[in-house]
Amino acid sequence: MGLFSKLLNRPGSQSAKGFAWTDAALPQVAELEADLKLLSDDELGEAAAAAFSDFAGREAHIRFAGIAREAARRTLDERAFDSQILGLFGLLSGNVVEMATGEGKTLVGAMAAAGYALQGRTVQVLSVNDYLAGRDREWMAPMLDLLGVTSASIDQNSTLENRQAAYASEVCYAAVSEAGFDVLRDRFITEDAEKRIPERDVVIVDEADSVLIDEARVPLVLAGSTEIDPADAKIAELVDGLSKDEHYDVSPDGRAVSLTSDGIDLVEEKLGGIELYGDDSETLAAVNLALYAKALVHRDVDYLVHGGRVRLISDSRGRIAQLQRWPDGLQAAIEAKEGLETTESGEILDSITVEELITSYRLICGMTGTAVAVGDDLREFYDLEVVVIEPNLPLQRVDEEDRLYIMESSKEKALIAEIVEQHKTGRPVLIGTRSVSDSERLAEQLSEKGVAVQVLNAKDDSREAEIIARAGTKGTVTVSTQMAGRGTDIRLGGEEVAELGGLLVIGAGRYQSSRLDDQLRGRAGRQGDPGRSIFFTSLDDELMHRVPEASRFVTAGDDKGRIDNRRAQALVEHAQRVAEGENTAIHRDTWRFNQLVQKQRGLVLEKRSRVRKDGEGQDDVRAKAKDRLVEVEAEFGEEVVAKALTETLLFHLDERWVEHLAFLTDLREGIHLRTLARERPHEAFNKESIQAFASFWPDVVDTSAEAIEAAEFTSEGVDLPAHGMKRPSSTWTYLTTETTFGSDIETFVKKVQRK
Ligand SMILES: Nc1ncnc2c1ncn2[C@@H]1O[C@H](COP(=O)(O)OP(=O)(O)OP(=O)(O)O)[C@@H](O)[C@H]1O
Repeated sequence: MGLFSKLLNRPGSQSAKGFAWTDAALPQVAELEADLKLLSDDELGEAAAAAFSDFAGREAHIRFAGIAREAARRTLDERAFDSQILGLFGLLSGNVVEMATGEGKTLVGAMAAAGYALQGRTVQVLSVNDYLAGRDREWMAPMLDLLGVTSASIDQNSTLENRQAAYASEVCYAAVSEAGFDVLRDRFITEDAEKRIPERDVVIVDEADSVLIDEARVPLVLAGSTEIDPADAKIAELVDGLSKDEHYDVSPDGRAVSLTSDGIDLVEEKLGGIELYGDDSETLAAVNLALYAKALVHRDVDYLVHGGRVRLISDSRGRIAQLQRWPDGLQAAIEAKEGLETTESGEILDSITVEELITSYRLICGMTGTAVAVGDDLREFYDLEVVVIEPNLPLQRVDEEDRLYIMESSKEKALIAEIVEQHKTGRPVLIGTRSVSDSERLAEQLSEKGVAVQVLNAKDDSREAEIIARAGTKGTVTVSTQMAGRGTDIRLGGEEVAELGGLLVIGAGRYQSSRLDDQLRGRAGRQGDPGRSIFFTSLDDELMHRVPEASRFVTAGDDKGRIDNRRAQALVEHAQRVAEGENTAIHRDTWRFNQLVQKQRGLVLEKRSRVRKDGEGQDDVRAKAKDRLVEVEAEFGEEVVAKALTETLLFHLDERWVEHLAFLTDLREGIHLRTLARERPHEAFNKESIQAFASFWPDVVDTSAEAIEAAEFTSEGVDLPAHGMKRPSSTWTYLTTETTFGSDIETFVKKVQRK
């Protein structure tokens, strides 16, 4: 998004939804203040209730803003700044608001939640994790109470009753994943009393860019237990003994790996003279998965081993991704590589992507520190506009030009020299690294130079608050992996540190996305503090592999290997735009595939609800199993038979959906290969999936009728499990990382699973 569109979406502009009047409204909000101060708490609550019933449109918003500001002042000791009032208007008009780090987005979100609730709407505030959902709700509850708005939060450990009560309150705080899992669980209920989320009305998304764009494609999965074979330990051991270049090659972009002919010979020999590329495609797939796990998935970069388990590291957050796992076969291969026990695995009952979840709400809005760079994507995928809110106090941070080096080693040397130099003055320094292993290496090198460092990485985020609290004090050097997002407010250690220039943020390399860079820079210069940021890059950095033309500059360095050349520096940003463009293209692709799946799922869910509530499908089954049903009805009565029919139909409908979902996944993976030539993949996919879906309901009726014919009735109806209609013994939920890998890996996974 260029400067032009950036300007367009300043508050007061026409393009953001409903936003044309807000700047001018600020004095009017301020005018209310003196009178509102005179009200008792009860009277203020009454005024809040009346704001939207006695007033309308612009006037209602202005009154409400005044009341919310007063409520926050009384209960939280935070009188909302003008910038926060503008943020509130942005959210109440259904936009994504961009406000810098430390500008107080938590309060803005809570005021907006109250504003929607007082208009009779139900609100969910979605955060990126349980901790933030709980913290924010607890923090904001006194204000919401005073405004007469009920609120609650849920987390992983909430019971069914907790959840139902929480979603029934006017404002519910939850992690995105928990809300998604509850939507999935609600799809499989057999009684109304099990339903968790009554409706999805307004959603306020915190860290909107990472949720709506970076994590949009992550599928949340509800799985049911099945038995699976553990990954083959013998193959893992064999593959572990292979050497790079001799036995296998890794592609230059690091995304593919293949055996060399020596590698093939060795594997074939060790597996007792089999022919790897012969008929036994399962062994080949298992070898490929093990090789993938060995060569392309790196410990301390992509995952950690923690408490005897493989824990994925979130790409965009540099932290342990809670509840996240790889597709089953790969997860098992990595567990085998680390010599760990294979964890549970199962059949996917249903899944929902973060994007599907969010777009299922009637109204979406959100806040984040970095949205402008994905403004076009937000418009394309969510029909959302970005509103940029100027900081409460002007930004004082200075962002330096990148320092570009030829080689990784020259970059590292310069980076360390800079840190040592700055540290001598006592200025606090925060260094952001790309991976856990980078952060550990850098910390070690700095210790060798006599610089004491505190390290913050995914291995230990329990001490995060404590480490961050110190990061702005004199003489502190902090090395951290990407810590995008919330709860990381770095306060300067007083006047002395301000005089040293405030916090210095150093990026040890650019991220794939400029937003992640900006989030790191944003740690310095909060609320008008002084600060500075510098990024160090080298032509060796993975990001720079995307721009082959960068190799022209390998001879352009000075004696320290630094390339002081504008054109070369511009290539860094170019590489980032290439990476971001690839991401959008993948997003668009997934989006198109998901459209149809979503439609079919909608039809199935409607059908399911009619089967459950209106007895739909009973006549269809009766038509097929007439004699049998007449017979049992005479013996046990209509009611018993109707209940048995409903249960049987629901069972087969759910099972048929699991099957259809697996078919669609297979189809989607294969489609690119089959349509290389002429047909467009999406069209071919649509055609075939529509064909397959045509038999969905007839199949459900047929299998149900067969089951009814064969079933033994008692006065209780039919004992479904005793007749082979067993639902999974347990279900559990997780996130997968489908999109990190190409379709190859998914194909291997499938083959191994089928084994
Ligand atoms: N109106 C206000 N008056 C005084 N203090 C405020 C006000 N609004 C927010 N704060 C304080 O500013 C700090 C940052 O608030 P908050 O964590 O909500 O910021 P944020 O925008 O979410 O930042 P980040 O992007 O780092 O999460 C908190 O300590 C909060 O108490």
